[in-house]
Amino acid sequence: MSFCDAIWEELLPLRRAILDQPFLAELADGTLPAESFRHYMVQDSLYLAEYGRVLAIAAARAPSAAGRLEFSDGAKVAVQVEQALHQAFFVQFGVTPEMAHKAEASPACLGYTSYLASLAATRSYEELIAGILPCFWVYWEVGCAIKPRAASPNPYAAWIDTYAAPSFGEATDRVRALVDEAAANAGPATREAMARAFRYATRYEWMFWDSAYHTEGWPI
Ligand SMILES: Cc1ncc(C[n+]2csc(CCO)c2C)c(N)n1
Repeated sequence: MSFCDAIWEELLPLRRAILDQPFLAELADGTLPAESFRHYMVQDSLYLAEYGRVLAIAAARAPSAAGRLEFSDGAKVAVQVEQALHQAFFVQFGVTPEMAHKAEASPACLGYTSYLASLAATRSYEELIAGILPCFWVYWEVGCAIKPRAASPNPYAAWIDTYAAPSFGEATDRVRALVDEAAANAGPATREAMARAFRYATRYEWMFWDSAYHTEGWPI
């Protein structure tokens, strides 16, 4: 079994917990409170800016041309395409550029982006890309799970369509292949560190939606 298949199977309970989140169930049936979606969009803009930086570092460190191409392309997509999706939603949900600009990262957003930045700064390339992968793979799984049961019309249709798009599935497959290749050439200690990074990042994906659902801020 490949590294990615093994960790994906190990994390089945966590993935189920993600698919069962009220944020996603209500997003699918179109009843998610606008306030929760606004919180998500603003926080996700902050997330994307940092994630784009982390992908650019992965691109710089990738040993193969395939890795450099994939991660530099991902860095561009994170900044351009997903920000465009957010801009359209900002208009639809009445978020002004000033509101988005002034927002501080939530504990979940800051935890996730800081964790990825710490992998980029102080850990191996293998660990870094294992931490990068859940962002793709979890969203692809969620997009595919939600799309067939999404209400129509749905105010969140553009979001669902983005992550259920076949081209997004193909990008996920390519990143997964890079992680499997890195794992195949690594020793057991590095593979264990990769599994840990993948696990932490997947937990942060759960926390990100949970935090938006409860419009979480800082306790003090
Ligand atoms: C918290 C959070 N996690 C994952 C994604 C999805 N995503 C963001 S950037 C990127 C790769 C290149 O575009 C993908 C798949 C998101 N939007 N927000």
